[in-house]
Amino acid sequence: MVSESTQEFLKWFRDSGATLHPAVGIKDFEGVGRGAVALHDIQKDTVLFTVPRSILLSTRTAPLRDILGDEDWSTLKGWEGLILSMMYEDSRVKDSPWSGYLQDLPTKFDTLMFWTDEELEQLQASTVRDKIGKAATEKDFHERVLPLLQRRTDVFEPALRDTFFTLERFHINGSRILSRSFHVEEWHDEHASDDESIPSEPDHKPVEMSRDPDAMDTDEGRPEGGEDDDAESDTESPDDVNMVPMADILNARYGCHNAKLFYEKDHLNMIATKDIPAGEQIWNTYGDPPNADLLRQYGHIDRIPILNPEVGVYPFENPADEVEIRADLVFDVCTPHLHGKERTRRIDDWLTLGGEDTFVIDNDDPLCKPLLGIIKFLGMSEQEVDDTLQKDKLPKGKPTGELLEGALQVYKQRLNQYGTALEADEQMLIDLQDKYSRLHNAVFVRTGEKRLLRKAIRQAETILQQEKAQQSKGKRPREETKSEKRSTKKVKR
Ligand SMILES: C[S@@+](CC[C@H](N)C(=O)[O-])C[C@H]1O[C@@H](n2cnc3c(N)ncnc32)[C@H](O)[C@@H]1O
Repeated sequence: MVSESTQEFLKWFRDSGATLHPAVGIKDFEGVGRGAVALHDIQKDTVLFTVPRSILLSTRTAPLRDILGDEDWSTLKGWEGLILSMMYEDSRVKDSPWSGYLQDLPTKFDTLMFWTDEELEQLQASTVRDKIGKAATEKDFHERVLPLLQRRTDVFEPALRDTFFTLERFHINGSRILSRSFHVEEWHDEHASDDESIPSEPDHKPVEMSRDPDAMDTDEGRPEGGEDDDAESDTESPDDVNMVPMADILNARYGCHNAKLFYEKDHLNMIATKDIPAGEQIWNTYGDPPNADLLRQYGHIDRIPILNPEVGVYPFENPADEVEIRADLVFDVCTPHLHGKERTRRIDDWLTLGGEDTFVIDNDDPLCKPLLGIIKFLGMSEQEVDDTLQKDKLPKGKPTGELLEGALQVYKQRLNQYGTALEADEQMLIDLQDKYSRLHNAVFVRTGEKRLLRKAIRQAETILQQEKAQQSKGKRPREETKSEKRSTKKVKR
């Protein structure tokens, strides 16, 4: 049985011309909130529900842009237009065409934006703490949004200000967008088929979601981290960010998705991408991000049973986890002799070559080949650096010998940045009663990151020991194995 507000939403949804397949139910799942469930066996390719484009909520469909006029609208950046549109529609209560939808959206979130400093401390050295962007978001609110709210009293009624136009409501609507929006483009005629009412396979355009890691990565209206306005220029148009009623009721879990949203000229279809047995949850995908990003963006983590634990005793993981290492740490560990101008010049040279300032360890590439590249670069003489700059090619490093020794020191120093031991964290995860609490989720995030570092350390130590054994037998150092070569992966950031 779902809540009264969800029942009201379902009525609104049907009355708006949407359709819902009789085999699709909505129910509450422990620790996950509402989600969709198969009431009967559902076959692959079944249209689970259809959402008319007219009920999407975006800056294209909401009236606020026209009401404010170009001059005031153009002062808003990133998601601010959509956030304000949602605040405005919220303030219209029953007069809003989206009232049946908005009244059922959450107002409480466990995303990192809403965590206290004490709770954030539990993430220890996870770099996700630098990506929340709360201070920058609040600065934007005070400098750009609040003056508009105060100036346009004809639109934003002063009597409603303390209820609907507060910083808190700004955060709430920002988080609604962050955790629930989809990227939906306008329909272009070249997509049209002869008979648009019968969608055919080639006309199904997968709807890219704003949850996609490559799409606009924003915290409540501004680029990630909140520092760089230019970052918006190479991301999606804020007008393509859409709230899609019903589609946003679907939960997601690593590797489980069995439904996907497609668009047509006048409507969007959620379609089963697999057979779904009765009783099973209908899962969308959020792009299978690492737990740190899930927590930042959605407020939950993925806990997937580990079949063959390589490290640790707590039998769950998120296979998509990552741990980031900042180039600063690599410089500190590998070039302690470089100071002042010399250090700055070497950093500039690295960046000129297009080198990354952050390195990512994940399960595909625990040793992180790009990290070996920078360590090789840091070991170069001035002349070698000049030659490399001339060739304009990033150096590549093999996971052997001195380079790997250097990397091993970096992995160890990175692990030291976390305050507690992996074993203690795993025991804490076992002992904690509430497996959905913020504390549990924070400890799980730092555990996943430490496990990756431990994995890198073990791999590096094994290789170095083998090399030493071979050398002591008088053999040449071992070559990279094929699987190590295959594990090379592009740096993601
Ligand atoms: C798009 S909404 C899905 C609907 C949501 N459960 C609701 O009750 O409205 C995304 C939110 O659902 C929750 N969620 C989705 N997948 C989850 C999962 N695997 N585990 C826990 N919570 C999940 C998170 O709170 C997330 O921010």
